[in-house]
Amino acid sequence: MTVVIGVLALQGAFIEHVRHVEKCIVENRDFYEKKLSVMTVKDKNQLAQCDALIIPGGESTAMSLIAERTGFYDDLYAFVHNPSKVTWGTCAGMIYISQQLSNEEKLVKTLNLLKVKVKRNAFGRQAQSSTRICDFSNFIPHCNDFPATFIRAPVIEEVLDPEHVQVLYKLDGKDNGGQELIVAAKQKNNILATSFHPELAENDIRFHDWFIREFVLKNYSK
Ligand SMILES: NC(=O)CC[C@H](N)C(=O)O
Repeated sequence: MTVVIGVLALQGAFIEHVRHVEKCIVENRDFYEKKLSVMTVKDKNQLAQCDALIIPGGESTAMSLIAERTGFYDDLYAFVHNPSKVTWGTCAGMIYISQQLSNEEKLVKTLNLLKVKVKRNAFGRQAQSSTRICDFSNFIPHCNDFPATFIRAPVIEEVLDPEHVQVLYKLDGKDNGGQELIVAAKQKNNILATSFHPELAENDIRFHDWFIREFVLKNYSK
């Protein structure tokens, strides 16, 4: 049996995710306990072949609009709410899976999955894009220097269900409303969200490798 990772390809930075997963498969396949493959997902037939789904960065308003107009929203909703499936949202993808938006909420019909409140474009105009070296070693073994790229990034301002949502990483400081700057979180063992873009870390597949091991393969072997 092959475990299939889909990358939602309605809009945004999906190719980079596909390439990172491909690189993990090529370089680490001997260490994975199952055979893996990756595919882009544009419709419900493709989604039906997947065990996990990565929702990329891009523009959450556009993603939401395309999913609604093409009638794909309900299938996506059913997939991500299925506890045996794995979902990872990056940047716009994180916005798209979240339960509440604290700003511009009328513009995005989210998948209402991740029990957090998210603020879009949280870093404002001046700091629309930056790469920060982050120490993720408290959740990814030995990964203390990961280049995390933030592009007009959202943050999680508030965890709405602390029993099921675990904060993985937050930036120092508070936003101008005094809220925390949470940029990575997981919900149960099958949902991951990051404000930044690990798929833009050139030749660095540590984040994707961890996602495959901790989320995709662990959920599959259950
Ligand atoms: N890089 C990104 O995905 C940016 C997200 C975008 N600002 C949005 O609101 O959807």
